[in-house]
Amino acid sequence: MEMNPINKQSDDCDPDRPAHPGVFPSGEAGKSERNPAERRVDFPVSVVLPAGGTGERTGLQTPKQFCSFLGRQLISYTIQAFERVSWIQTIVVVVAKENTDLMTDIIQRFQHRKVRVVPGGSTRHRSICNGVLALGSGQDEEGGSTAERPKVVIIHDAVRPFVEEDFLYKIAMAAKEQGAAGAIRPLVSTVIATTSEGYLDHSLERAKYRASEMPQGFTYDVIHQAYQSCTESDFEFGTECLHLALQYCGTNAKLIEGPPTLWKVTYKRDLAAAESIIKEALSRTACVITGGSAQAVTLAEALQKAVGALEMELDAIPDLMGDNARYLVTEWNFIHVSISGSCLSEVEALLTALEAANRAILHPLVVILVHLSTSDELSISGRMAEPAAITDLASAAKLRNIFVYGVLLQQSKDTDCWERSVLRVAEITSALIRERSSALVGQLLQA
Ligand SMILES: Nc1ccn([C@@H]2O[C@H](COP(=O)(O)OP(=O)(O)OP(=O)(O)O)[C@@H](O)[C@H]2O)c(=O)n1
Ligand SMILES: O=C(CO)[C@H](O)[C@H](O)COP(=O)(O)O
Repeated sequence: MEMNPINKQSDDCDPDRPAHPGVFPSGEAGKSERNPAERRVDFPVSVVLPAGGTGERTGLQTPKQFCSFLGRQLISYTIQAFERVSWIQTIVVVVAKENTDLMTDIIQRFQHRKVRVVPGGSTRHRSICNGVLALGSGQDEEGGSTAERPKVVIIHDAVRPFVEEDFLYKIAMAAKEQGAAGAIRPLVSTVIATTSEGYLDHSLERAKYRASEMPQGFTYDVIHQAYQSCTESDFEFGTECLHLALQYCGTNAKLIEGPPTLWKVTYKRDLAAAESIIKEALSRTACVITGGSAQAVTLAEALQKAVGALEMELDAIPDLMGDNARYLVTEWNFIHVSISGSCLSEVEALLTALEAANRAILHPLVVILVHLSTSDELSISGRMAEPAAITDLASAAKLRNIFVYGVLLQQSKDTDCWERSVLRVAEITSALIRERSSALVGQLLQA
């Protein structure tokens, strides 16, 4: 059953869609190896994401692919990783029938493109087979043609959200050449065979073996033939698509060592690890808006030195006019510096601009108001715009998925004291950006 029409337009071409580079904006393990312009894929490639499991090993009620991180389900992060690849045509997501409505909601809410939803099967192989067959039919519910049959099909578990374009490219090219290709990783433990009584039978020589991971790629003909030929026992107990290609098509897959981030969310602790990676990726950059005042610029420079140790890239700009408007459309968090007596209108303008740029669709966006108090002002209300006004502003922004926090900083003539305060601001702002806590929205913290 097709739930969502294919949108052939790449999001790269859509002016209404914000630039969302995925959770690894510049490559998890450093910069991308290959310039995207050099990645020419001149054959149709589509993807099957099996997401029809129950996630029994997590021990949770919710299947792991529907567990949320920063308000967004894991499956959406995985879809995003494929959606941003311009040479991928169609993403077939295979889900259990009872989760079809939930999946459709996720697609709509996070504005996913190129996605079709197909019903799952009772085992992973059955689910993948359904996805492959749906790609072959290329028909919508009225029987109209929706896409050309792909030359290469990439299969990737929906619960491995951190796959990058460079690696997908390698798999797609090798699959086209060899008929099948798959990711491997070194084994972390030795594999042993046990006797039926629970004793050691023999152990395998670890250096000779590899763990099979995902993604895997196949020519459509190979994977289609493999599923046409395989037995009920394969469907019921099999765990390896590459094996089906070998057994039923005589295709020896090309094996390519992948990065450690290809790991599969399997246990509850993997969900915590995934959340940590997502948060880390979203908190690498922040932009300090100084308004051009000399004191704010000095503070921004001091913060730039302080955050060096916190591994955050910090740019300082006077405002978001002209060329600086580019900060609105890419993955930046914002620190807005105001000096004694400033009002909130500039912050309101920033929030309006961020909303107009559609920046908070995929995850909460962080805006931190740092108020630099230069005189011996007495009360909090005298130090910055009324706290109640900030709370109201933050509550309204929260509804739009923008998290606003406040930090109060007292200027000091004592150099040591000033440096300590600036370091505290750097630590507080980087913690707020990383954690994106909804409980702290609207709070004024004292540096
Ligand atoms: N009938 C099934 C079973 C699994 N999968 C998918 O296959 C991927 C990898 O499988 P696995 O990690 O084993 O997921 P679950 O089967 O959900 O987990 P568990 O074995 O712990 O129940 C997951 O994205 C899962 O949703 C599927 O599409 N259909
Ligand atoms: O890495 C893989 C090899 O194709 C699969 O993801 C793995 O086999 C899934 O198996 P399981 O459902 O047992 O975790």
